[in-house]
Amino acid sequence: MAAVYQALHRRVSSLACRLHSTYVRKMRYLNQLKEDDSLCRQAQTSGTFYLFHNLSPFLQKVGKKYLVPQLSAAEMRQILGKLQEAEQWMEKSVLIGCSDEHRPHFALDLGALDKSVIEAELQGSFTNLRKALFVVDRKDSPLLASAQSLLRWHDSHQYCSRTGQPTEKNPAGSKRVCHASGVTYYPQVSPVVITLVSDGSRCLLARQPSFPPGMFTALSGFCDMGENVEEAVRREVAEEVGLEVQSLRYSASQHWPFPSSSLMIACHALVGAQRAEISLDTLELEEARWFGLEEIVEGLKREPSSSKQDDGSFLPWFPPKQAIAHQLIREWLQQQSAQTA
Ligand SMILES: NC(=O)C1=CN([C@@H]2O[C@H](COP(=O)(O)OP(=O)(O)OC[C@H]3O[C@@H](n4cnc5c(N)ncnc54)[C@H](OP(=O)(O)O)[C@@H]3O)[C@@H](O)[C@H]2O)C=CC1
Ligand SMILES: [Mg+2]
Repeated sequence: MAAVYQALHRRVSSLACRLHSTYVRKMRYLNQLKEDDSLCRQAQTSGTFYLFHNLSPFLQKVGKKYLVPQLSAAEMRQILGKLQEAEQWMEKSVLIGCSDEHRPHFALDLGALDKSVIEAELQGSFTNLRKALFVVDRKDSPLLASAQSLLRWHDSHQYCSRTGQPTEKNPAGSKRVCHASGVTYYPQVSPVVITLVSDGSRCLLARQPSFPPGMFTALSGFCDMGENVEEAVRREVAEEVGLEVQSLRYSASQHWPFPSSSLMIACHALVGAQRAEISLDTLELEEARWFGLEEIVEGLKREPSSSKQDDGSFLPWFPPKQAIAHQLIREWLQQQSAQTA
């Protein structure tokens, strides 16, 4: 009787599956790969692999474009065979997604191998992620960012913090387990609020001493334990520029791989125009000031390379479109333009 029920259940599931959208089927398949180790091992043999070396992704320059190559398991075997790397490379890879046709994508860090040999063999180069994110096709940036964050997390969680014993990753790389303590570790993400403060007619941008010269961006800060987004925004704005937020509006969010793995939660905040005097936290910020509409329009057009002036000073420019700060600034501009039209 149980067998009949199981067969029925399988038929209903497969029928339901066929009725689902491509997206739903894809998400369910990825979840299955995370849960079912033998299915994931099997999937690795037909998957594609994105390569990293000490967390720098492998890129190929074709003409003016930077491509992010995906290698098949057979191609991987051929290259790694030359480097005398045994089969365990597959065990080290982490699942980062799949195609609509359910071909799984994995990422793998080959940091233990000679980088120049792989680069020569594959005719490309391992490129620092900060550069890579801004030169590859827009659709590839989030993939590289999340792959690097996951690889970094595995690299820094190889031992159990309770027993000091090695932890073991599951084939998909969605968790690590310490067999001595039974503790399961899951990849960590730090929530960060990023806020574009406005006084109604101007917006506030700031710079840290470590930023490239001339670059200004919205205020940001890590959420404290126990804080909600609204509290984190109010606190960060108060701490960094001494202003009190009156109201805030959520805009969007973005995964950001720096410094390790952050979830950027982007908001617009309003402060009273009568209470807009900045008091700077000089421990964190070098400068913070109000920008009017015209200055924002000019800053968005400016390239970092053209911001230097003859006297050695720098005109302001803003983060590129891949950063959520850029989106916040554009949204503010649209809103202001609509109000003044
Ligand atoms: N995508 C985008 O558009 C933008 C992204 N960002 C990102 O937002 C992040 C946070 O912004 P930032 O203004 O620097 O943050 P904060 O204002 O919170 O200040 C950073 C400091 O907070 C401390 N800190 C607290 N919690 C953490 C944690 N979980 N991880 C690391 N440091 C922590 C560190 O101090 P200490 O070292 O003294 O312990 C760090 O130097 C940045 O790393 C940046 O990459 C920022 C702007 C734009
Ligand atoms: Mg900050």
